[in-house]
Amino acid sequence: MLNVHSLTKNYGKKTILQDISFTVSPGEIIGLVGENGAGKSTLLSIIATLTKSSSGDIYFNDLDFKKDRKAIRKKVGFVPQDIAIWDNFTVEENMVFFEKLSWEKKNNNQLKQLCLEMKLDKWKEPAGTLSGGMKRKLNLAISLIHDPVLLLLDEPTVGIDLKSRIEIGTYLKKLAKESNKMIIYISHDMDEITSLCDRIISIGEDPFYQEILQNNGKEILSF
Ligand SMILES: Nc1ncnc2c1ncn2[C@@H]1O[C@H](COP(=O)(O)OP(=O)(O)OP(=O)(O)O)[C@@H](O)[C@H]1O
Repeated sequence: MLNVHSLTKNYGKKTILQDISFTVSPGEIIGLVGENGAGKSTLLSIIATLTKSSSGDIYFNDLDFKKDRKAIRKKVGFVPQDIAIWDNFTVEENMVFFEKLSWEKKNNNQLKQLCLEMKLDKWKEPAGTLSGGMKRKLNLAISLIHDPVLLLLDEPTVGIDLKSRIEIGTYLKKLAKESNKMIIYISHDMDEITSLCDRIISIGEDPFYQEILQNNGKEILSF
């Protein structure tokens, strides 16, 4: 379980996140919503151990984010907003390249299977020639090579067509429910958030998101 307790983040005198507390259990998909600049990416970056909080505690099972960052990194898969793949490499070469940097060893068949599970079948094509949706899938597949238990996704479907969106959503649901992964998912698309996520965290002062989400029957935590 991920346990975030009383987390605060300041940049200089500006408070970005204040007193955020929540848990994520195995198998759960948590939606993270809020207006531009509310602090969603900052929160994800702190949980990815890339940014330090100003105060508060985070635990991953019995691992403490203040002391066990290296061990926690092995358990976390992070897909930032920007796509980070090698355009001149084929899908296969990208997967093999990132596998070499990974803690977990996977053979070519396993890497290919990972891509096929999310319907990314252009194994021998240069990544630069893939559609936006296929590039997003490749980015996601790369983040899963080391078999993370906690997956952090910052707008993974932005700018892609409905078919790829649905394929990624279906894959993520399966991943959470069958492989017991925990997923935190940022999106501005409320339909996507309500159909995909078990619970929702809304951050920032804009009541717009709470109003939209109020009647959908999902638990919403507001900060
Ligand atoms: N390294 C930094 N130094 C100073 N301020 C920062 C830094 N990183 C982020 N911020 C500020 O923190 C606030 C929250 O940014 P963040 O990117 O987390 O918001 P967000 O909710 O993800 O926004 P968006 O929906 O636009 O992606 C913004 O005001 C941003 O300018």
